[in-house]
Amino acid sequence: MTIHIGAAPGDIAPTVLMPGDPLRARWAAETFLDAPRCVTEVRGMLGYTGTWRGHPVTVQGSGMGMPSLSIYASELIREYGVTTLIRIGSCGAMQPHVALRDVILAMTASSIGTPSSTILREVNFAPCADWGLLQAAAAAAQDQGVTPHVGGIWSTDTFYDERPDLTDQLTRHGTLAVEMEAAELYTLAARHKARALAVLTVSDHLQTGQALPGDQRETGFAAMVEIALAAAFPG
Ligand SMILES: O=P(O)(O)O[C@H]1O[C@H](CO)[C@@H](O)[C@H]1O
Ligand SMILES: O=c1cc[nH]c(=O)[nH]1
Repeated sequence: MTIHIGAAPGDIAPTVLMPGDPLRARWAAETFLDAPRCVTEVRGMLGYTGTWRGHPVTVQGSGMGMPSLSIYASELIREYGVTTLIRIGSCGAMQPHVALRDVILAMTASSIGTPSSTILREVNFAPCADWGLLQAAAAAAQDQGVTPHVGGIWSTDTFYDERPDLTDQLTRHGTLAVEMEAAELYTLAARHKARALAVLTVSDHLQTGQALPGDQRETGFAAMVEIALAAAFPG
């Protein structure tokens, strides 16, 4: 057990899928894993462990935002020996060619700062996905008939944005979508020699104002879960 995760040692798999939403964690585990069991519910941040095609997998909610993700990812890596972390998140599209429900594989994640900025200090670190996972996810998506968008995303601390000028500049520079965790996940993975990737589904469109209802953000994103699992265990 750690401060924020109640699982016993050995109850967390080396491969973890991380949605922000703990109820999406429960849905993903119950839908895609064999013999899923709840291994932690500290603070209601649900975690489940089961198997996928014989491989042990944990699905652990991360909460919203980089400080929350940082707590769960740090404890998973440092205390439970997790080596592969794949975020399965929702995001807001920032480009006209990206549509609602499209899947995005985040190659890099820009930010103003992450919790790790305090140690990186003046360095503008470039958080990037693990190449093996990214390549496997792109192949898995194609196998499933999904054409993913692959490129840079924006990890922000503010869902309710008061700086439209920032969004404009990031959009102008090709940023595909906005979410709130990937930059810190990639930075922590780099520091601890783990592998990380963010597989995202578009739930909102910043340009059209379209938005999916809450229940679909919880249970409507099957393609990204299947892509994440296939990327973790290719072949
Ligand atoms: O759907 P999740 O994984 O929570 O991700 C996105 O949704 C939340 C905001 O609604 C933020 O956590 C953002 O990153
Ligand atoms: O962080 C997020 C997640 C979904 N949609 C957004 O606009 N922002």
